Amino acid sequence: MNTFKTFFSRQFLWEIIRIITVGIASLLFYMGVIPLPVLLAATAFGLYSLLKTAIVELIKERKVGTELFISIAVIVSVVGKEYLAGSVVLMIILIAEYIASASGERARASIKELIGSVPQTAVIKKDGKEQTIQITSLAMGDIVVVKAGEKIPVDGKVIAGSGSVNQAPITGESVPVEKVNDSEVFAGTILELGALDVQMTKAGNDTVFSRIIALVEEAESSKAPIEKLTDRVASWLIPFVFIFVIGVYLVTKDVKLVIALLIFTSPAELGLATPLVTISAIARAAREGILVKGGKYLEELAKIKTIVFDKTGTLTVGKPTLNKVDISDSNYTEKDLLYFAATAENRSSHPLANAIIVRAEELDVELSEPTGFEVFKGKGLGASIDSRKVLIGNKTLMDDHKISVTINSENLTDTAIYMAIDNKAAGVFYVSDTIRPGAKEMIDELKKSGVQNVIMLTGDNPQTAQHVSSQLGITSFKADMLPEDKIKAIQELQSTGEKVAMVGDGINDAPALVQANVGISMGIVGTQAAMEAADIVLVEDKLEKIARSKAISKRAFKTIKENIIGGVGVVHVLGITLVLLGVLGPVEAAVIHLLPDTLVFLNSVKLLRVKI
Ligand SMILES: Nc1ncnc2c1ncn2[C@@H]1O[C@H](COP(=O)(O)OP(=O)(O)OP(=O)(O)O)[C@@H](O)[C@H]1O
Ligand SMILES: [Zn+2]
Repeated sequence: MNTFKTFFSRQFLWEIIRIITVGIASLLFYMGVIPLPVLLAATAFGLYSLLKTAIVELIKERKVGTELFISIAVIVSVVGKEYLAGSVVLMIILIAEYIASASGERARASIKELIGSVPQTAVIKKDGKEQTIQITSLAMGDIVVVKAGEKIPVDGKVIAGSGSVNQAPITGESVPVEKVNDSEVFAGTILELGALDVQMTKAGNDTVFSRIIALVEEAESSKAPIEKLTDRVASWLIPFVFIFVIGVYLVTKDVKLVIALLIFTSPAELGLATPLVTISAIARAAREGILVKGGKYLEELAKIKTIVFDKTGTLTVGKPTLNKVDISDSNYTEKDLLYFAATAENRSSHPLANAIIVRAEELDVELSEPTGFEVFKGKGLGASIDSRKVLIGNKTLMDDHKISVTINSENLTDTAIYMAIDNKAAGVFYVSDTIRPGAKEMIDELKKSGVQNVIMLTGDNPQTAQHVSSQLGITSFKADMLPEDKIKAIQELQSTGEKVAMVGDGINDAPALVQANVGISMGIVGTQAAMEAADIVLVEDKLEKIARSKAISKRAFKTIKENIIGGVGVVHVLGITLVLLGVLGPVEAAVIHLLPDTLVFLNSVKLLRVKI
């Protein structure tokens, strides 16, 4: 890192020396103090790095950059005996390049500053004493002491004390969160009030914070489609530009005109219009708790008209409660049914399982251990309990085993979980989940921003799906879907050429997140699988962030268009016209040329701050 820094500052030092040398030589030559060879030597010295970059790019990357255009302009001016024009143009362009590279560095640095950092040391409690140690020497389970005003150095669990923590560095939410015993805390967040003893679970590169940084850094290097497009357009235009410039020279024989023209005709600058926007937009999103894995996804999300949602855990909270138990076989009591159901569900990590287990605990039902156990994906499960064969799950599971069941008509909108014991219907559990706060508002917002189809795909039954979907204003839904059906449904939508975004919690829909053009996963904490499958990760599972993601991506895409059309297009077309009309000479052209670069820069970094 340090060598990297000095390398850059040394590079900048030489840039500055070049600018000053060319500038002073031009002035002294103009005043008649130095002879022509000295000016030429200074020009050659100034041109050296530009020409080197131009040639390296041309040979290694087959890329024609601005540097090549400017180098040709300077060489043309020398050959055409317009020495002073050449050296002044060179000086101004060197200034422009210097500003551009230094400000690119600045933008990157400011992103890192925005996101912040994690302390490198921690105070731990050992044998009743406090000692400061390096993060790298921490061991799992160490107790880290955090005082008011300090940054929490590790991910972990509060084991003593309480306090309010500003989690903005990772969630974008600046309202402090109260932390008490057993609360989870994250490295990089700030303890504003109180004092905490935190038992470390993760440190260094494993923390949520480090994963966020890694994501943002990776994102910078992936190109958006529009960036590739501008690069392609630029390389297409180049031969035409050269023919045009040569044509102008043959007609006018005016060297100054050609120099001025070369300054404005370099299409390579089209390529500058996007990367800075992408970096700024990704940083902006990260600050709001939205992690975008690449410019590509920002651009696709901006254009998306179809968004698919998973139901359980995404549109609903994913913490269902048991409303009612129906007894189908009078040999069993409600407690018996809960005993079998909860004993089986104890082995499942499905949110529905929890509803049954919680009720069994409330009624002090003693559970046992199943001897056999089987999962039917998207249907339910089977278990052997006290030498009885227990099946618990949805209607399909019962149909598969040819068990006839009936349903109570009062709880139509609930999810019915059927249980059979020894292939005979034993009871039905009615479970419901609450819709997430803000779900309806988020969907309204998406529709306002141009999303036409809001589709819900769920493994749950059609009645429940219908109920949720009409409450939220969902355009269409598909129920009884197995995880692989969700992938097929997305493929079908895509087969019409449609780009599809998918929002899920990653529990049973990671493959669908991968299939979608833009996969969005809710909540970074704990679900490594979803984080890997998704293209956009919401740090907190807050639905309004989905509408925010869409808004930021639209704004970024608009900024790119402004940069290409306004910053580069208009200024260059106007510049070329004025040069051809003889209004602008080479020096004026070089000065005016600083304008679009500055405009593009300002317009891009604006994304970090403006209200979106
Ligand atoms: N452990 C389980 N206990 C009881 N029923 C289950 C269990 N697992 C799955 N099921 C049944 O299978 C259905 C489909 O489950 P799946 O996990 O595919 O989707 P889901 O959680 O209902 O909804 P979504 O697809 O919206 O996340 C559930 O609605 C439920 O009826
Ligand atoms: Zn330009």
